[in-house]
Amino acid sequence: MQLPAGTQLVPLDSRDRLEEVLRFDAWAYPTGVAISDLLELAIPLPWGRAWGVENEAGELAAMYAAYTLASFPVPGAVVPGAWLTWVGVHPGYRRRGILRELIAHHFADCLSRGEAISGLNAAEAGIYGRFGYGMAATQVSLTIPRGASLRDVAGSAELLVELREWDAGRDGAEIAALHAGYAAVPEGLGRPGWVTWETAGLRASADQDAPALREGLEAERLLVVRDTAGAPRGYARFRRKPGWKRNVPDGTVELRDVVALDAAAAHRIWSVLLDLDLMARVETGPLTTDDPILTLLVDARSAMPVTNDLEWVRILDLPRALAERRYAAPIDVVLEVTDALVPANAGRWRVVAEAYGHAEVTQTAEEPDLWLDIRELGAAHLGATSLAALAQAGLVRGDTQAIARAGTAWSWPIAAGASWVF
Ligand SMILES: CC(=O)SCCNC(=O)CCNC(=O)[C@H](O)C(C)(C)COP(=O)(O)OP(=O)(O)OC[C@H]1O[C@@H](n2cnc3c(N)ncnc32)[C@H](O)[C@@H]1OP(=O)(O)O
Repeated sequence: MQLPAGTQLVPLDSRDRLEEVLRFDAWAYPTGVAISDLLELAIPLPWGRAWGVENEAGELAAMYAAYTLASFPVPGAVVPGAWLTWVGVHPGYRRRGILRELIAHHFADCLSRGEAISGLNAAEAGIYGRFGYGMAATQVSLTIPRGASLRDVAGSAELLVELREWDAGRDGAEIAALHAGYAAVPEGLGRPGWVTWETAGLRASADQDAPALREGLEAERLLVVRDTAGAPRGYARFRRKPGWKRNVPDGTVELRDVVALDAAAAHRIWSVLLDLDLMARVETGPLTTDDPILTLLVDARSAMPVTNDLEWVRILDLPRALAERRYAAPIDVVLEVTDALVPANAGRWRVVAEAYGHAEVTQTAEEPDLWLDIRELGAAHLGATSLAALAQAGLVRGDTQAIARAGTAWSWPIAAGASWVF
């Protein structure tokens, strides 16, 4: 497949094209925010790693970009990787193979930069599986009633609480450090998929509380909990949406993100969030499926959990990606892998790893134990999608013993996830 006649791929390497990009982007992602307001925002587009498809008149027909991540957390390690983003095709050019071409370009670009994996958040869940991306992390969203009972946690009451209006200049660095630190919690295990605001553009975007994006709500509020020595142990960022029903307060706390370095901090943060005056509920952004609030709640059902796909992973350099991560059990297994888009990954690979230790991946002619596509390896890569579950759907084949051994090894005790979509 090729780009449609009359179009060509060009680098987007200058901020001078920002207005044009935003006008194009508003075709791919309809928005009620005026372009003049969008131009005032901190836009995290990585110029130099953004690409456009221009038509004969030099207008954008499509674009994509990739964030260069130096610290992409995978099980037991932090590795370089790419994050595919800003993918859009103008409605006048859709379904003519442009996305397929952009994906091929992205894969080649990643491999030339030595990135073994590419991740993404999918605008629609049906798009990326065909390109070998596997659904690697699930998110859960909650609507928790005010006053919901929490199980006790020792030490929670001793923590100090600060509540104030968000001020990026004053709070940004401390909150970014807490957020980044959470990728390594619990110590020795870490949180696969917990991508941080590691580029200046991502940090500026995470910091901003632009009135144009508030949708009529109040300015962002910050809750920080500290130990008695003043060290921060966690934070939450939120806005309150006022509401009344027949004279009864019916406000909603819209939670942007929450990070707690330990159980006491989590308990204290949630105790405050669930007891704000005039509020009837807390609505969360994406939480990991093992977020402590799910266990702290005495009645988790009352929080009406809704799950969805969050992170998709594409393995681009199989031997490197599988050797860079750690495994939760010793394993010695031969995989027969198919990969329609990156032929170098196809074939038989022997994976030998110690539990939580060194892993080696070599090409082999031995008889395979498991048969699967690169998409399923991507799905299992963060330790959250079970190879055994994929086998039950017929997507991984092999005898039950081999599936059980590999399923355990590829899993991880801490659920993969992130606090944001980008
Ligand atoms: C990581 C991110 O940035 S996610 C954001 C993705 N962008 C958006 O959702 C914005 C609105 N949509 C668009 O811009 C476009 O419709 C895109 C990017 C989703 C698709 O672009 P197109 O150029 O139309 O895709 P293209 O013609 O290359 O199609 C490739 C394949 O994907 C399939 N496909 C495309 N869009 C979708 C979709 N929304 N759902 C399911 N399948 C899709 C096509 O049917 C085609 O399948 P096939 O090759 O198996 O026959």
